[in-house]
Amino acid sequence: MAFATSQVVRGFSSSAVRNVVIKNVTIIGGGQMGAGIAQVAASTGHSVTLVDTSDDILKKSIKTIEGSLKRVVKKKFADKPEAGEEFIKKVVQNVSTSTDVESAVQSSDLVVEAIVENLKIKQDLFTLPQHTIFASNTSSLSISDIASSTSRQDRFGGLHFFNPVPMMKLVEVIGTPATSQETLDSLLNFSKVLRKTPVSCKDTFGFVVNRLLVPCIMEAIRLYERGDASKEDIDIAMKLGAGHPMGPLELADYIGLDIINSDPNNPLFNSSDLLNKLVAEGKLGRKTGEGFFKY
Ligand SMILES: CC(=O)CC(=O)SCCNC(=O)CCNC(=O)[C@H](O)C(C)(C)COP(=O)(O)OP(=O)(O)OC[C@H]1O[C@@H](n2cnc3c(N)ncnc32)[C@H](O)[C@@H]1OP(=O)(O)O
Ligand SMILES: NC(=O)C1=CN([C@@H]2O[C@H](COP(=O)(O)OP(=O)(O)OC[C@H]3O[C@@H](n4cnc5c(N)ncnc54)[C@H](O)[C@@H]3O)[C@@H](O)[C@H]2O)C=CC1
Repeated sequence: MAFATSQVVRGFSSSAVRNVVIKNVTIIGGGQMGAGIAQVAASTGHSVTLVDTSDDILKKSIKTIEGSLKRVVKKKFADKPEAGEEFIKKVVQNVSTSTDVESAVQSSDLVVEAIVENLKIKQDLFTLPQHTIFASNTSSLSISDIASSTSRQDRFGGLHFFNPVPMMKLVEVIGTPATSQETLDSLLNFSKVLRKTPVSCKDTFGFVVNRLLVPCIMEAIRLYERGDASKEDIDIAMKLGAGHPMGPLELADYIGLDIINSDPNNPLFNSSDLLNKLVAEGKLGRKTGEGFFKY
C-alpha cells in the first residue's frame, strides 16, 4: 500500500486528497457481478484474487471472464486478433482464485464483497488486515448495517457496480457517516482507474440508480400481474417508447429476480406475489434459465 495525491473529485473536499493506491484487490463472490468486477480490475492492471465457496464455481467464474473478454477484444482488437489473444492471456494471468477468504485478504489493499444479497452472510465475512479497505457491492442493503459487525468502519464503504460490469460505465461510491475521507477518495480514484465514472451518494436505500430503477421494474411487474399488458408488450413499450436498451422484465431477469429486493416501508418498493412466487420456484432469471422469460 502507498499513498498518492489525486485530482479533486466532485462532491468531495476541495483540497488535494490523499488516497490509498490500490494494487492488490480481492473480490469475494465470483457470480455475475464478482466475475465482472474481477475482469475489469484485472484488465486495468490490478492483481486480483477471486474468492468463492468452491473450485467448481471459480472455474465457471474464469470461464465467464474469458467469454466476456473475447467479446471485448472482438471490438477492441478488431484488426489485431493476435494482440487480442495476448491481452486475454495477460488479463487472465492477473486473476488468481481461492476458496480461503482469510488468506486471500492478507495482502489486499481493497476487498470488494459481491456475494449473495443477505445481510447476515455479508456481516460474517470480516477478518481483514488493518490497512485494507472493505467495500460492498450490495444493491439494496444498508452499508452501515453491513459495516456494523466490524470495528473498522472508517475503512468501509459501498462500491456499487452495474451489470454487465465490463459494459456499464457507472460506479456508485457510498459513504456512511463513519467512512473516512481517505477511504472515499480511494474508492473514487479506484473507480476512475477502472475507467468507470464514479458518482457519490449517501447510504440511502437503493442509492441513486436502484432508487429510481427498481420502482420502474416493480411497477412493470404489477402491470403484468394485473393483466393490463403482456410481458412482451411491456418490454417493447419501454424499449421503443422510452429508449431503454432492455425492457423492465427482461432487465429484471438479467439482474436476477432474487436481487430485486423490496422494502415494505416504501410503497414504491412494495413486493409482488408473482415476483415472490418465481423466486420461491428458483426461477431467478437468466442465470437459472427461466424468470419472466425462458432462456
Ligand atoms: C441491480 C443493481 O444493483 C444494479 C444494476 O446492475 S441495474 C442493471 C443495469 N444494467 C442495465 O440497465 C443493462 C441494460 N442493457 C444494456 O445496456 C444492453 O442491453 C447490454 C449492454 C447489456 C447489451 O447490449 P445489447 O446491444 O442489448 O446486446 P448484445 O448484442 O448482446 O451486446 C452488444 C455488445 O455489448 C457487449 N457486451 C454485452 N455484454 C457483455 C459482457 N458481459 N461482456 C463483454 N461485452 C459485453 C459486446 O460487445 C456485445 O457485442 P457482441 O454481441 O458482438 O459480443
Ligand atoms: N445482479 C446484478 O445485476 C447486481 C448485483 N449486485 C449485488 O452484487 C452481489 C452479488 O450479486 P450477483 O453477482 O448477481 O449474485 P450471484 O448469485 O451471481 O453470485 C453470488 C456469488 O457469491 C458466492 N457466495 C455466496 N456466499 C459466499 C461466501 N460466504 N463467500 C464467498 N462467496 C460466496 C456464490 O457462490 C455466488 O457465486 C449482491 O449483493 C447483489 O445485490 C449489484 C449490482 C448489480
